[in-house]
Amino acid sequence: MIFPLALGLCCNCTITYWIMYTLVFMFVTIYQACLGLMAGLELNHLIYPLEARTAPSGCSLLPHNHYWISSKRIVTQDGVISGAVEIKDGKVFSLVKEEDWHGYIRNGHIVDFGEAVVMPGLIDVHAHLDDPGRDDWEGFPSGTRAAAAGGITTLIDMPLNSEPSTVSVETLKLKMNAAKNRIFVDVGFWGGLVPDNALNATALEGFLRAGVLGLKSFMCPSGINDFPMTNITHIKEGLSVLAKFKRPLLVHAEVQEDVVGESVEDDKNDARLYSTYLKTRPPSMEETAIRNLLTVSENTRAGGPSEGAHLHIVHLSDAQSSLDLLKKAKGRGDSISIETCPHYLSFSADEIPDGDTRFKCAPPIRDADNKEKLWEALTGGDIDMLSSDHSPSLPDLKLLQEGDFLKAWGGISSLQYVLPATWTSGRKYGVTLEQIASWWSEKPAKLAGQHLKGSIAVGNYADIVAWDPESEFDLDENHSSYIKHPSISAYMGRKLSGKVLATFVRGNLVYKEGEHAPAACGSRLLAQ
Ligand SMILES: NC(=O)N[C@H]1NC(=O)NC1=O
Ligand SMILES: [Zn+2]
Ligand SMILES: [Zn+2]
Repeated sequence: MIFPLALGLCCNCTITYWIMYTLVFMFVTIYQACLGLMAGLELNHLIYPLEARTAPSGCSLLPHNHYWISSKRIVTQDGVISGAVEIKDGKVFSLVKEEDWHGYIRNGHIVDFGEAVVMPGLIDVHAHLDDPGRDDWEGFPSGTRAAAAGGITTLIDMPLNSEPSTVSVETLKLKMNAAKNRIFVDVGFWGGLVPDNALNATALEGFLRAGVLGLKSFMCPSGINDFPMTNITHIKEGLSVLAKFKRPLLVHAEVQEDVVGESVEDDKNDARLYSTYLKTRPPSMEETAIRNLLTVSENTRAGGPSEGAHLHIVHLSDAQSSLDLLKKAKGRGDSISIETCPHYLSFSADEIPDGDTRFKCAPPIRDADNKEKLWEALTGGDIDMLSSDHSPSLPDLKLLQEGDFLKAWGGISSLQYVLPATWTSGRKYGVTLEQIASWWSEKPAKLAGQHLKGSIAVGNYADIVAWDPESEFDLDENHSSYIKHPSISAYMGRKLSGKVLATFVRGNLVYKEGEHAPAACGSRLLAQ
């Protein structure tokens, strides 16, 4: 206010300046007020992307407990609709089509995603977060932040690669403690079926009562010392206990064949060649394991001794004999489901560079013809669902310098990228949004016994991802990656389409375009 006087002007001039100054001041103030009002109106209507406040709890980037999410493409069980989802107290309260919702929503707070897709959050039933004990490989905080950034709202943690493995009530408690206040999405736990507990029904029952969502076993060495492989007797006994709890057994279905091991010891086999690695794990390893499994899976049929139990084949790679056998068993009424992973659908053996151990996994990525057949089986409904099998390690263990496929850690790092990876390769096969939701949400929710998850439906948890299928991005070091070791991911360097815009877990906006909610408010899921 001292501005005009400080100029040292005459009295009249000073009055004139004062009047002018006041007018300009009023004009600026009114103009700013108008802008504020407009912003305020917008805030009450189309908040996204203006909204920046955080809930007082820190659990959500949105300070609302009751609000609407609107979009032209909401994936529901009745197809893709244009309209809005009403969220209240963490659950879906109503679903309204566009033609009805204008009269319906009065003073609601609306988060509008326009043309972007609003879909049930992904449920990854196969992820190794390696916590406790190996959280330098991944860990709950980084893994679940990556999940949130990738549109995954629930993941089920595998019982191995943590230290110790989750194979008992005591080790489950260690998992629960490690996850407490450190998870940004919901996390459930599979328990390990290992020789130590498999023939001890009392121990297994206690373990299942403690809340593991089902069991997981290996039919070949797992690469983890305290997670030995099971034989078919262990598996049969495991199924009979699981039947009482109506929970699944997930099996890594490969058996070791001696003859193959010998052939690659040969000097002619260069460990830097992917073809050398491929020879060590032929499709017959999967086929033999599946033949063995089918001798006990008939027990899961209606009226069978293990009715209620369910056999889930993880990460199927062989789309020929193994798949044919499984299809027939399903047809006979065995309770079986099959998962494969985006890496088997995105890559083929012929394009894996020599020495590039980022692509090493078991079972291995096979040839292009096999990839086509996997897509055929997935789109045709013979393969039920997808999972990440995110299995990272310390970068050193990938032996990227040596490029030794026989000695490097086997496991693909992909957690944050599975939605764009599926969409990018799936588009060529005419994949629909409903199929993506079925493979990544609906079927996995059923497998993990999550009855209030897996679809955007009234009464379900508001676990939702908003993503833009048309948006392309380069997955390089400039991309915001939240997995602990992005450099070892086989997807690095690819161009992907399908950008995750926002992720809601139980109504909390946990991720929005590069920003995470500050507090780790994910729930630990125990079977009841
Ligand atoms: N232990 C472990 O995570 N193994 C996984 N890695 C992989 O490539 N296949 C598996 O089963
Ligand atoms: Zn496996
Ligand atoms: Zn795995």
